[in-house]
Amino acid sequence: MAYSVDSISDNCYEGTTCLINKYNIRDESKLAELEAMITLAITSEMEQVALKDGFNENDYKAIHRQLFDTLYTWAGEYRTIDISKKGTAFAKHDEIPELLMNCFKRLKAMDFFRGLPFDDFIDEIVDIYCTTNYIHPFREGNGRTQRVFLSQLIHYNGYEIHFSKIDTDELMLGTIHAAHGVVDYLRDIFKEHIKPTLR
Ligand SMILES: Nc1ncnc2c1ncn2[C@@H]1O[C@H](COP(=O)(O)OP(=O)(O)OP(=O)(O)O)[C@@H](O)[C@H]1O
Repeated sequence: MAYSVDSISDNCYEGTTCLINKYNIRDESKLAELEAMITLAITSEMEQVALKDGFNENDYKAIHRQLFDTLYTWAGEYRTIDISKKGTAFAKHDEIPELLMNCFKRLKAMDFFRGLPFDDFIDEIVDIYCTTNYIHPFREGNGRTQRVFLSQLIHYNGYEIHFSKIDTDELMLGTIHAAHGVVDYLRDIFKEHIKPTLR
């Protein structure tokens, strides 16, 4: 997904918004196609497993690395520029390490949401979704990393979610509303799509 960035040259081929990649593909739509093909298979596999015990920011970076290492040298590394998207400014790049560390410290302090009543669990999922989206740690691939992480966290708690079954536009709208302080749409989406895991 293309971003407005402070400098289009950052991580991109000169004079373009096409990210420098290991295949040296300079056509953005071809790169997006290959990216989608590579990440789709890995994503669906990764979404099946539960979060590892003691999960923290390094594990979050590892998800990104696993998804994008074939394509980008900076896979698993925090972005080094500030980015925004359609009226939403994400965290300043130099604040990312501390913000992400605090996010996962809180998750650990809450015992990874274990044992919460369903409605409270949903509220916490919405909250951590909004937080990780605001932090937006990577130059690209934040959504996919987030969806793997959330699937694993939900799985860890005895529930499941299939992001592939959620209408992409609806999720995007809910996400944008939430970024501007209205979380109701997003909460409804999660409430509808998070189900107990059938054993
Ligand atoms: N205007 C916006 N305000 C807040 N969040 C947004 C906005 N536009 C997109 N997002 C979030 O950013 C994510 C996209 O980030 P990014 O492009 O880094 O991830 P991706 O994995 O490459 O793309 P995608 O999530 O579309 O597969 C979206 O999934 C959505 O959650």
